[in-house]
Amino acid sequence: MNMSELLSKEDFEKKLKDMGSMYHIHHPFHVRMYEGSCTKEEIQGWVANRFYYQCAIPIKDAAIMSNNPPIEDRRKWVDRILDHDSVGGGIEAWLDLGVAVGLKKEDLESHKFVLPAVKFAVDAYVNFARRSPWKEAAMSSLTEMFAPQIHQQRLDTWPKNYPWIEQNGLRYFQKRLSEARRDVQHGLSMTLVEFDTVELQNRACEILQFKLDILWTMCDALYLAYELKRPPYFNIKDCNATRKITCN
Ligand SMILES: O=C(O)c1cc(C(=O)O)c2c(n1)C(=O)C(=O)c1cc(C(=O)O)[nH]c1-2
Repeated sequence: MNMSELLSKEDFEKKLKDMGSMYHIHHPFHVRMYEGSCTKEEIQGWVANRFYYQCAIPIKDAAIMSNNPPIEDRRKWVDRILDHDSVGGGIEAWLDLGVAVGLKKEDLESHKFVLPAVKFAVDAYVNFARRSPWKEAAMSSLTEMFAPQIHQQRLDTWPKNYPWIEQNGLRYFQKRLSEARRDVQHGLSMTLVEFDTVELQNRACEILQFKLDILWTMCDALYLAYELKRPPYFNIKDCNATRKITCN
């Protein structure tokens, strides 16, 4: 809902943080995953689909760089790209997670298990970053305010609930705890300073909602395909557009 009056920085921060009530940590697919109710196939499906998001993050960050932020911000953005794309960085850590859950690296890299709705949602994020002023695209990463909790939740519950997953696969989640906090410090302080009119504060909330929608939509697609067993075209006989959603 749009605000009609300019909020103080404290109230604006609270308003943004309150939107965490719509974070995908609350999606039924995530809830089942952390409670330990997901099957091996569901975990594999989530890991394979999320890899598409992982690959898009540094591309999205490079798109933000290309929209010409000041040098101090660019330096911070280079760090974000390296977090994912450097040797031993996030992309490699996620591939290790894939292997730890029983997937083949080449299957992940081919994106053959990626559901169309996941692809559309993630591509929308990259396209938004390409086309928007850099400050808008930068602030859209602020769903990361809520990410340390979801990573910690996996570190706390997966070893007990999914003992078949090799422990070294969980390195990605550990690594993101500090990286996400650093990203948020930068992204949030920029947002609180730069989005300084009622219109801009409303715009920031709209953008954060768009990003929450992307994450929620990815979970909806997973829920439909893996939990309800209704991947695209599931009911059409001999349809050659039906995607492979399992590695068996
Ligand atoms: O596991 C998650 O639930 C989750 C969520 C998010 C997020 O909130 O966008 C990110 C990540 N992980 C993540 O690992 C990550 O590197 C990341 C970067 C960004 C971003 O928008 O720049 N979001 C996220």
